[in-house]
Amino acid sequence: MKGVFVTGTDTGIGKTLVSAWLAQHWRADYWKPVQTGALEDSDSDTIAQLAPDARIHPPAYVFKAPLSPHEAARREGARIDLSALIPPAVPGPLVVEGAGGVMVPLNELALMVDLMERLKLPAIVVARTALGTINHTLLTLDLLRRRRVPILGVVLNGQRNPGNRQAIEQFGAVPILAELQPLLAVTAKVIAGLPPPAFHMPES
Ligand SMILES: Nc1ncnc2c1ncn2[C@@H]1O[C@H](COP(=O)(O)OP(=O)(O)OP(=O)(O)O)[C@@H](O)[C@H]1O
Ligand SMILES: C[C@H](N)[C@H](N)CCCCCC(=O)O
Ligand SMILES: [Mg+2]
Repeated sequence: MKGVFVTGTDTGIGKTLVSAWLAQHWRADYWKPVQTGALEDSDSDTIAQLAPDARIHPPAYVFKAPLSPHEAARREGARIDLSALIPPAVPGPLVVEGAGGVMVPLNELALMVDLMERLKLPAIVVARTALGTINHTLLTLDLLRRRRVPILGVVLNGQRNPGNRQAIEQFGAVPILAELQPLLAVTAKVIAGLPPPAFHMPES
């Protein structure tokens, strides 16, 4: 399977935006295994709007409550089974998007990082640029390394912050794959107009 797993240091950090950018420019397939909340405007809907050339695969689980997957599932009398999270078989590159960050619980035993460990896709960590990001990013990277999840690099999302970029590169021993500035509008045209990723989808 050729693909990447887009995770981040938080929910609302820009994983879907980065996924749209990658999926559009790589003409990739997109899959969000577990979607909670935003049923009328889910991440897959957003990708369809922002990356018209992407092929979108339905989530394995969709829950109403805009909460952690383990709790959103529980409120519907359901439980996420990791073995049910099977990526779509696609010929080309696949962009997988997590939910929240790497330690988000999927059920009473498993975390998002357990799924990442199973899928073995190189991880892209989306991180803010503002104060606080060094800690959050290094914690995320540390867990991924402990679990032997391959790391492609970090995408910084926000106003440029050279000091935080340098600290994450140095202490995280990780490449900064891209720096995404605040966009005045988030549209398909803007996404298509962004410079293409200066890195390739790794062969897994
Ligand atoms: N660089 C940016 N410029 C402008 N808006 C942005 C930027 N990055 C993210 N946003 C906006 O911030 C909001 C959250 O981003 P996004 O949905 O990508 O987060 P997420 O990490 O995918 O969240 P979730 O954990 O719910 O999947 C969205 O409305 C998105 O359009
Ligand atoms: C609802 C939100 N947009 C995401 N789908 C799920 C975020 C889970 C975050 C859990 C947590 O870290 O507290
Ligand atoms: Mg998202």
